[in-house]
Amino acid sequence: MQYTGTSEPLAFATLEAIIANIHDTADAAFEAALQRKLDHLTKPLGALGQLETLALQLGLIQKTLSPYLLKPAMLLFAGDHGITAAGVSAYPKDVTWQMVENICSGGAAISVLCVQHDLELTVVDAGVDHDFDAKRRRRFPLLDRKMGRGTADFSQHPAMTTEQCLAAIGLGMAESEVHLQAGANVLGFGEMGIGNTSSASILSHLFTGLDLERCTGRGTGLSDIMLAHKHSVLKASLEHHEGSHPLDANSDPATALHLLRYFGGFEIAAMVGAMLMTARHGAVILVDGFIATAAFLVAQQLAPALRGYAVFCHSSNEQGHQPVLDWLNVRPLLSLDLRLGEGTGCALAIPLLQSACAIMNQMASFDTASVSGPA
Ligand SMILES: Cc1cc2ncn([C@H]3O[C@H](COP(=O)(O)O)[C@@H](O)[C@H]3O)c2cc1C
Ligand SMILES: O=C(O)c1cccnc1
Repeated sequence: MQYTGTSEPLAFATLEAIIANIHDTADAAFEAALQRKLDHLTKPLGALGQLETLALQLGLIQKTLSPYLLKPAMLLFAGDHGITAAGVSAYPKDVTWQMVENICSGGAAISVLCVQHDLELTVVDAGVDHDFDAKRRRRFPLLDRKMGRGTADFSQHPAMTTEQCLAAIGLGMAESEVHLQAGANVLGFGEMGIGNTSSASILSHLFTGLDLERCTGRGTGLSDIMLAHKHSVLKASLEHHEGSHPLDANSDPATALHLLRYFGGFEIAAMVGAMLMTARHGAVILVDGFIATAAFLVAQQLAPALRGYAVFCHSSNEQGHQPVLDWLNVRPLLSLDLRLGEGTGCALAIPLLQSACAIMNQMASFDTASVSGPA
C-alpha cells in the first residue's frame, strides 16, 4: 500500500511490516479441538454460554487448550481536542488534564478498578494541552509522549498532520510493546480526552456507513439543544472537508489513515497503534466503549485479522455504540449502562476472562469425574 504525503516513510514501512505480521486466529482444526474440550467438561453442552465463546477465542489466540492470563495491563492514552472550541462537550477542556492527574493519583474509576483487578495502569500523555509537573510523585506513572498540545479544530483543519498521526500510532505501538515484551498477553486500552466522542462519532459514521445522527450521542451529558448543536458541528465538519478525502472509508488502508488524521485524536491514533501491536504479539486486545471501538474500526481497516484478537468488553450507553457493535456483528461481554471510557469496561471484564481460563484449566471432564454424558 502507498501513503503519499508522509515525510516519515520509515514509520509507515514499520506500520506495514507490523500489519503484515498479524496472523489470522482462524484455525478450523484447532477450534474443533477446543470445542471438543469444552463439550467434555461436566456441564450440559453449551451451558456456560458466552463464557465458552470467550474461552474458545482465548484458546484460538493463544493456540492452546489451556488459555491463561499473564501480566494483564491497562494503557490509558490522553489527548486534547481542538473541536472542543466548537462547544461539543458538556465539560471544559481542562477536565482532560485534571482527570489525568486524578487518574494518576488513584481517584478515578479506572484507577480504582485497576487496583481492584490487579491491573498495571500506565497513563500516557499523547497530547494534552497542559504542562504536567514532571517532578510530581504519582501513584500511577504518567509518561510524557506529547504529539502536540491538543489536535487542531477539525471543523476547520485536519486534526493532525500526517507526521503527528503516524507518530501517535507509533507511540501506541511502542508503549504496548513495553508490556508485551515483558510477557503481558492481554492489554486493555483506555482514553481521556474531552471532546473525543465527537471524533469517535465521525469515525464510526465514516467506517460503518451508519447515519451520522445515529453515531452522535450526548458524551459527557449534553442537553437536547447541545446535542443538536454537536450534530450540526460534526455534519458541517464533514462537509468542510468533503472532497479532501475519499467517501468510502473502507476502500484502502491509506484512506483509513487519512480519515484518522482528519477527524481522530492523538489518544485515538495511539490506541490504533497499540491494538495493532498487541495483535502482532498474539495477545488479547480488550476493547472498551464507544471511543475504543472507533479506534478498533480504524485498526481493523488497516489489518482485518485484528478482529480475532479483540474482546469487546461492554456495550456503552453512548448512542452509537450498540449500532456499531451490531454492524461489527459482535456481542460484548457486559451491558452495564456505562458511558465513561477510561478503559473501565476492560477492567470490569477481566474477571470474566479469568473465569473463561479457569473453566478450561480446572473443570473436570465427564471421563475424569465419572459423570455420565448426554443420553
Ligand atoms: C469528569 C470526567 C471524567 C471522564 N472520564 C472519562 N471521560 C470521558 O468523557 C470524555 C468524552 O466525552 P465528550 O466528548 O462529551 O467530552 C472523554 O474524556 C472520555 O474519556 C470523562 C469525562 C468527564 C467530564
Ligand atoms: O463509551 C465510551 O467510551 C464513552 C462514552 C461517553 C463518554 N466517554 C466515553
